[in-house]
Amino acid sequence: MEMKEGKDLRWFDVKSVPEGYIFSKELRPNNLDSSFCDSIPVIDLENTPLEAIIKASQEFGFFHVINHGFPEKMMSDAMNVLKEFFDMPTKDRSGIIPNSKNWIYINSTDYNKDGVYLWRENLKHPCHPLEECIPQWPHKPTRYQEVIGAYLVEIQKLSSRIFEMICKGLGLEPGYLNDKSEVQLLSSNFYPPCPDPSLTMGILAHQDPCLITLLNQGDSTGLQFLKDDEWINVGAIPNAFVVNIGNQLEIISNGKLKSAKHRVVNNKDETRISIATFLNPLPECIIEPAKVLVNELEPARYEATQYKDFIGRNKSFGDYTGTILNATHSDS
Ligand SMILES: O=C(O)CCC(=O)C(=O)O
Ligand SMILES: [Fe+2]
Repeated sequence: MEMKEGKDLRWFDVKSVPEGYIFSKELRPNNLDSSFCDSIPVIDLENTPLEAIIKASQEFGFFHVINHGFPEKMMSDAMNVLKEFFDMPTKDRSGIIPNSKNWIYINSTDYNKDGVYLWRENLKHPCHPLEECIPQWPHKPTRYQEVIGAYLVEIQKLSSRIFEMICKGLGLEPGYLNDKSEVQLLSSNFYPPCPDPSLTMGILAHQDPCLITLLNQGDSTGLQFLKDDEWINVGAIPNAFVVNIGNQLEIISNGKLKSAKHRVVNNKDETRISIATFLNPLPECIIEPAKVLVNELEPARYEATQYKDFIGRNKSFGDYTGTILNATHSDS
């Protein structure tokens, strides 16, 4: 794909979808017209009973969180600074250094599935320990480190609160989940408008390999999750976070909570930017069903596995799996 930087033309400035981005019928979306599901649970963090959070995590693996106490201005500041990042000229965006503690920028053609490109760009970087990571993040836009640093502090607070609620709801001792999720990884996606979203994909179906993901998606749509073999639109609630259960929490809960498959379809006119924060264990951490959830009637459904082995075995981050694992600090 040719870039004509001087004229500000980018790979997505096209009237029709280039062949390299067209997925096979099995992989591309078939239900773009399906209506938005209005039954995805909305969890009001101040008022929803614990059982409702567990039920949502069990039945859907996905829920919206409102009344979360996360400053709305910080949510929109983060969104704006990432918009600026993805709008910068290519030379400022590509900072890939396969080096620990750095950041990874993935252009649409850097990642392919059977030779087909996703209709998106992606920025990933580690965030733990936060103070050590911040200076390694993108230096442009100049506000990036400050804005995203403050955002991550709030993410830690919110995730910790959600983990405590889930612990209580599952009958785990306080701190059980927080102790296993100290590594944050930020992954931001940029999905430009697409001339024909029925042919392309923003992200293919996958599960998140973390404990939980906290997603800020502004007010844009495109995220879908799989329920009873059907792709359901998550929709958007302004200023809400979307929370989804990852593989590690499914394992710890011995299968009680569900890590739902999800994907992103493209929009015709709208740009979608999403900011996902994955809450991960340390690479050496052994993840297994919590002992209190295992008994004679409910034997362990998953084997104990070191997090880094899980990630390596599943190639959870594709070609970048090694780089990302190296970038998360371990205490050993
Ligand atoms: O853009 C999105 O909402 C999808 C993010 C996602 O699924 C991921 O980064 O794992
Ligand atoms: Fe995901």
